[in-house]
Amino acid sequence: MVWAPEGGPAGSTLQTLRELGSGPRGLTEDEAERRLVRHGANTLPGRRPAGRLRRFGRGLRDPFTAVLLCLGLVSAALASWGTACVITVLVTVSCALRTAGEHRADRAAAALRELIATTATVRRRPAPDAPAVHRELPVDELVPGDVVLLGPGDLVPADLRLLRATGLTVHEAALTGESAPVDKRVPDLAAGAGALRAAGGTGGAPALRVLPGGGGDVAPALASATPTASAVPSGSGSYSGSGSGSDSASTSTSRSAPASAPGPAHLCYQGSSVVSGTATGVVVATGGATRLSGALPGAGRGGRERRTSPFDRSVNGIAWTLVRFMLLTAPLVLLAGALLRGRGMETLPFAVAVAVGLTPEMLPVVVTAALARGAAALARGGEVIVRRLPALHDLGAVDVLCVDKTGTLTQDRPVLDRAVDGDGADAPDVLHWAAVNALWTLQLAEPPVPDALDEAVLDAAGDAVLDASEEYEGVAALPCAPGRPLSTAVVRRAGDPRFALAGTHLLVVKGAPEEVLERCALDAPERERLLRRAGALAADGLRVLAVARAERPARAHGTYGPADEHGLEFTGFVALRDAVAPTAAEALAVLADRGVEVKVLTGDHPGTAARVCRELGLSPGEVVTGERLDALADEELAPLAARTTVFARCAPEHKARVVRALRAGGRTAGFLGDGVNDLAALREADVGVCPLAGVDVAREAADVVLASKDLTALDRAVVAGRRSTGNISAYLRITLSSNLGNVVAMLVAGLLLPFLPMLPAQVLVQNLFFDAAQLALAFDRPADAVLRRPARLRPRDLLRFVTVFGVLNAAADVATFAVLTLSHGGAEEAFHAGWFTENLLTQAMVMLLLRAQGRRGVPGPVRLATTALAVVGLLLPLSPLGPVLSMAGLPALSYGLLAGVLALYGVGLAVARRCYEASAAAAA
Ligand SMILES: Nc1ncnc2c1ncn2[C@@H]1O[C@H](COP(=O)(O)OP(=O)(O)OP(=O)(O)O)[C@@H](O)[C@H]1O
Repeated sequence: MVWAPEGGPAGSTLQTLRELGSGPRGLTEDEAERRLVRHGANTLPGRRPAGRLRRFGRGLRDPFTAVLLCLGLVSAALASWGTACVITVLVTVSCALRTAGEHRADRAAAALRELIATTATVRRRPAPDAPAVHRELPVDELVPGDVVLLGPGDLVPADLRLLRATGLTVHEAALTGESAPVDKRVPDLAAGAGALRAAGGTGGAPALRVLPGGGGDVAPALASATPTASAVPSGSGSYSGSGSGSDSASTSTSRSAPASAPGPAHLCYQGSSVVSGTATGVVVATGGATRLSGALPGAGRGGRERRTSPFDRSVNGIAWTLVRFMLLTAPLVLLAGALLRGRGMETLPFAVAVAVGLTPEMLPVVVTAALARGAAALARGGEVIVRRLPALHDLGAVDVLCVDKTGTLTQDRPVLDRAVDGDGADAPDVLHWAAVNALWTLQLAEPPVPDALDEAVLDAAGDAVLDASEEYEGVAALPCAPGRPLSTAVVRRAGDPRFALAGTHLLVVKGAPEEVLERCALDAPERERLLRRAGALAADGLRVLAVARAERPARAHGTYGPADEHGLEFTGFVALRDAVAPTAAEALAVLADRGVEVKVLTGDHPGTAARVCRELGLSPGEVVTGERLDALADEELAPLAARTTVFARCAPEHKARVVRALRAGGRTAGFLGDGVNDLAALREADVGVCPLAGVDVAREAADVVLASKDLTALDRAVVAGRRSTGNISAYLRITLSSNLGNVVAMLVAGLLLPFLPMLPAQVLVQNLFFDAAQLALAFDRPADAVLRRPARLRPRDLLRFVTVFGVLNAAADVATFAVLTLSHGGAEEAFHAGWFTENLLTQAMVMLLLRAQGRRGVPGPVRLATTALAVVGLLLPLSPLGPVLSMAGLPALSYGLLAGVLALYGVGLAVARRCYEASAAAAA
């Protein structure tokens, strides 16, 4: 049974739980297992791995294949069965090879994909009477009725109805297109809590955490007076929380829901992601029954919204240019034949064969094979998971990589360096207040959200934490969130009459010094002085947090918001040291060596960011802050983004804007980040990269996941990308210049000779062999020079190359005609055999001379393929198949002359290549 979430009234939590046969303590494992069998895996229909047949079918949608199929139909309509058969073979072989390539790559990555599979925190009971436990479960195994916990950075794993929410905002762009986070809440928690208590019969007591001093261990029911604090951490919302005692929990927000708000605020849908806050919810729909699968078939779980990548742009650009060219070729051949030779429709099979001959029909296969080979090798190394094959090309094309600092370049395991007052003197009470803030920010989140800075403060405070937990009771928490670099805990002192319920609450604030000091009651010179002190600590590479406090008259419902964070009394600074990741410096140096410019985009203090950059061997130059970016229009940002290395105090949108500006300036931009605050930039980048330890939503948005902690793995992925691109580019250059040469030569010969220069069957057979041989190029070893610079398929460069070498090839072909005509008077069958032999030999030579060769000689597959091509070219006309294909043996003299043409062509190719490379280097 799947409960229809929209149908349920907002307050009927009990009804929902009853209908789902669940309770606040979640399902038993046995029941969950039964439901999994009944409802099936929680997978979106469009996300199940495609079978071989589906992949094969997908291959048919490729533009070249489509054109080939059209030509096949034309041939069949003309009863030109030979041509139709060859085309069918070409299409089948190409699709089969491509399917096999994709399948192999998938298999290689499957084991690693397990590593990056998204999990959800689920509350379940091993047995009906056993206490509920929280465990991480693969998202696929969720069933309706499961109780799930959510925290910042989590993907909403199924459609959920919220049981409780603390400052929850979610990003629902995948469902609604709305880019701003949407507030989610339990509309009438009192009603819900009552309902939950009543539901105790099915589910029993909710597993609440022990709240030190808060009056409860495992609380008997939500309706009891245990703390159920709420905090909405983002900009303009007003927050509420309830303390222990009689405060009732109610949440209100002043921010109105966006016009395109997708549904009730108490429902969270699969496909959205948590921006801030925490929540517990019951699964109401999974798999194909979720709103996402119904509304947006094929949409991903919070994944990046796809837009055309550099790979798509390049390959599509090339493909469509060629398709247009091919479609023009056939009518052109027909027209030329009719005008100059008075031929009619009998030329059509030949015209079709010429058009087929022009097609780089193996392009999809070579692309898949080259990329899959690179991705599979990376997966086997256990270091990098390429989630989308074309992203490997894009990674090789990246010329600027934006990197977030914390957790990527640094280890994100900060340790306290010092706690000081405003004069720089050691001040243990500053650490005490920072610990009070950290403790209650963590405690009041349900589920607790790990935060490296808070944990470091608590570690440093040690036993003092316990004192703090006994001394104070938490009332409300306003945690940090993307774009809100400070946190506030509202506490009251236990047992102090001054701090009794109707007395005083204490706001303890810690966060970015600029933000905290701005909220302190200080005169301008003093604020400036303190900012300079914070700057001096940051310049030492320390992460600096300012701490401040304020006493306020207690509020009955514990409702607090950012508006209360003012008139604070400055307490001091805590400074933490975060070591740089061991391989970060080496990784950045290697990337710089490969022509990838690195920029650091961080939410941290400019001083800290600059110091860390220096430690990593980057020259920070002038550090630009998010505030400065706000004052710039996009056109002004582009040049600034291009010349700046470090951007500090960046909110998520700043990071995304910088990446967008770089792309708008013609750069191919990658982004490496691990947090919720990196999500927008990961989506904006040409390639998003996330470390394995990143939050779910960042991993899901990334195209490439670094499975190893070793950052130099990124360089190996870049090299793999460039190698694949080098091989694809070599294939295109070789195929297209040979094909173009052949087409031009055939047109010329067709006009000069009284017979067709090659019969359609000969064109197609030759094409088949050439195609097969060229597959070897996917396994080539490109020159080191190719790996040293960002590599991208550039249609314009390709066109220039193809024109130069296509003309050279046509010249060799025309010379061959001349030789053949002179040496045996133009006998048709000998002519055909001569040209067939010469064509395959020149193509073998082109493969050897124009490939993106490396220093270590020709690798096995290419050597084998070119030898096979030459042998077929020499022997086929002499074999029994020769007469079948209307070819006859050549006199010895012809071979001698052909050898001469070949030698000249070889020299011409080598010289042209050298000139071409020299001019390309000069242009670069
Ligand atoms: N738990 C916390 N308590 C108080 N302030 C915090 C806390 N966590 C972060 N901040 C403040 O918010 C700022 C921005 O944090 P954010 O997570 O956006 O970026 P970051 O971790 O500093 O850097 P990066 O963008 O490189 O990951 C921090 O520099 C710090 O001043």
